[in-house]
Amino acid sequence: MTDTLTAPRTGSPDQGADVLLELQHVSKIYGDLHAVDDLSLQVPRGQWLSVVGSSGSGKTTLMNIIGCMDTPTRGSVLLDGRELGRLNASQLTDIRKHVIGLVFQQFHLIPHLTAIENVMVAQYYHSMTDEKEALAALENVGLGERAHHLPSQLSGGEQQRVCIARALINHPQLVLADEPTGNLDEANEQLVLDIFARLHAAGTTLIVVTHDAHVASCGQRQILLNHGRLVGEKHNVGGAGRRESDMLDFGQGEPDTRAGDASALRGEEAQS
Ligand SMILES: Nc1ncnc2c1ncn2[C@@H]1O[C@H](COP(=O)(O)OP(=O)(O)OP(=O)(O)O)[C@@H](O)[C@H]1O
Repeated sequence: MTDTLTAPRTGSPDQGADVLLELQHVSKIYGDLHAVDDLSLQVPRGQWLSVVGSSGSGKTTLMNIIGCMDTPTRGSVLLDGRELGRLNASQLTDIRKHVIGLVFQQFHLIPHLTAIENVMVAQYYHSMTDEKEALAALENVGLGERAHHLPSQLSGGEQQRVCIARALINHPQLVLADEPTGNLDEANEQLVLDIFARLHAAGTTLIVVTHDAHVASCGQRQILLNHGRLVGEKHNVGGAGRRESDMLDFGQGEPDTRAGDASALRGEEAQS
């Protein structure tokens, strides 16, 4: 595996400070249900942010809104200095193509295409295919030797790394990963975390939804959602990839402990 991941393209020079993403009082409402409830958040450029919360707390809904796959009922989202609600469909498509890279728990690879062809499909939607670049992307995630295998011939961990290569092919400034290690064993989880650590070191902003306390602790910052609200936050004192952490509780309400996520934010995991 090579040591470098391509640095993200920089944003426009006229944007304020170094905030890549800002949510202002965002809600997503279905009937009586507030899937996301008056959530405000700033994510500095280059931050590795973990999002935790029990099942149904609104994590995926939030990611879909940030990833321009869904729109909020109320509130505004500013990404790279642009307010998403003011953009038309083709501008939103451009943001999805050029600014964001998506990694899912379900790999969503096209089964009859090889690893390299799956990566080249992403290139095709972006601009034009380039086999050399696609191979380099696979080499970056340690899969150069498996480039011509079908997804069915790859392990779950290898398939996830193909997805990451595909997500990174356009050098996104922001990588959104929804349970990226949910289907992986510990060894493959670590490979994915190592890739994220290299991306982070190269300046990419990462937002990672996870139920796994270890994966969450690898980010620089963790936020806890409960019933769509941001109810807790902590910063990992040692920075991304380190486990020492310190809790900063905003005291906005008691976390829902159903899935055990609150214990992670109270720092009950091993503080090695
Ligand atoms: N299209 C929809 N219509 C109605 N309710 C929805 C819709 N999408 C999500 N919800 C509801 O919004 C809430 C938040 O869902 P979401 O998928 O964001 O939670 P989550 O935190 O990602 O859960 P999980 O960890 O189980 O994936 C849930 O109660 C869910 O049932």
